[in-house]
Amino acid sequence: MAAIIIDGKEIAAKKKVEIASEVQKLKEFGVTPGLAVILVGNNHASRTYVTNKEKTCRELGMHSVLIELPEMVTQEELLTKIEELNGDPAIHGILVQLPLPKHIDETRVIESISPLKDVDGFHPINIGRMMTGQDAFLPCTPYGIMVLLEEMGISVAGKHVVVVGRSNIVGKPVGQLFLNQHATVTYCHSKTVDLQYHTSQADILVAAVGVANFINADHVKEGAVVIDVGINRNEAGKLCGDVAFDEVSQKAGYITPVPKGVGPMTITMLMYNTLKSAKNTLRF
Ligand SMILES: NC(=O)C1=CN([C@@H]2O[C@H](COP(=O)(O)OP(=O)(O)OC[C@H]3O[C@@H](n4cnc5c(N)ncnc54)[C@H](OP(=O)(O)O)[C@@H]3O)[C@@H](O)[C@H]2O)C=CC1
Ligand SMILES: Nc1nc(=O)c2c([nH]1)NC[C@@H]1CN(c3ccc(C(=O)N[C@@H](CCC(=O)O)C(=O)O)cc3)C=[N+]21
Repeated sequence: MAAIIIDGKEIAAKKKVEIASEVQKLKEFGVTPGLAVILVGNNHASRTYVTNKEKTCRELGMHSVLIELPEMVTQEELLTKIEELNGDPAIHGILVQLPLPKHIDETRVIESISPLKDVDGFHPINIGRMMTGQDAFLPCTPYGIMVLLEEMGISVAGKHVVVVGRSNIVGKPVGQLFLNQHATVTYCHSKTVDLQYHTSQADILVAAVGVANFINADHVKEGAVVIDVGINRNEAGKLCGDVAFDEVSQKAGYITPVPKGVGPMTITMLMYNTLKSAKNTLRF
């Protein structure tokens, strides 16, 4: 049986309508949600995402600022810019596009962003709050995945979730969000012995590896929910995920495609977090 395709683009569009309407309401109170994106250097892939973020901000009636810094910018200059944005009342969200050039300490940069404006959810304060189940800015890709499942009516409690990948931005936090929703979670990574043994037990399998066609039909249990986070280019230069879509979609129960799966949700949840941050300013 062919899998049901989870249409991330359509679900993102639905969420964006809700966000746009909240943005309008907030504007009546004199607050326009504002997002600042900092792009260091001239990485082509990064530029595509950044352009998408700006376009979405405009679509939703939000204020957006793009700060482009040269590849050779010093860490001090970058930290000074972040400090300025931390104090700017028109800016509710700050995103520093990762990865950063090698000479810049990524941890220092992330920790310099005010946790109140950390709409990526990468600051240790937000990560800690997420882990302890408190209100926090949730990281956009993991959060987007949870929203996709919720919108599809796929329950999580008691399910065995296997996450392949343990990065700080995707793998680790997505497992934590599943745990918060009462799943049983297994993490796999490059040192995992017998990956297939683990993945083939998953009710919900999340692939966040960064290798095209890494997960094939033999890795997947019949009827499983397969979430493909990967954004890769194949030999032909075509955008593809970590999952061999054609064969896995014959075996899975549900599957996210690439493009139009998890990616559009990442940007949507970034807008959601920026809106949330702007709303928070009205409470103080
Ligand atoms: N759709 C979206 O919105 C987003 C997509 N992405 C995409 O998701 C993918 C993953 O991104 P990210 O998490 O940042 O990547 P990282 O490179 O930071 O992490 C990759 C993870 O995969 C693991 N891994 C690598 N090789 C193997 C292997 N042979 N077997 C098992 N595990 C392995 C690594 O293990 P170890 O820790 O042991 O090295 C690591 O934990 C990329 O394609 C990226 O472009 C990322 C962010 C958002
Ligand atoms: N601080 C920071 N925060 C991030 O959230 C962040 C980052 N750095 N660095 C890079 C990764 C990657 N990422 C994506 C966002 C949207 C799509 C997306 O919209 N993808 C479309 C296709 C886009 C295309 O055509 O290239 C889709 O999958 O349909 C993909 C990837 C956010 N990231």
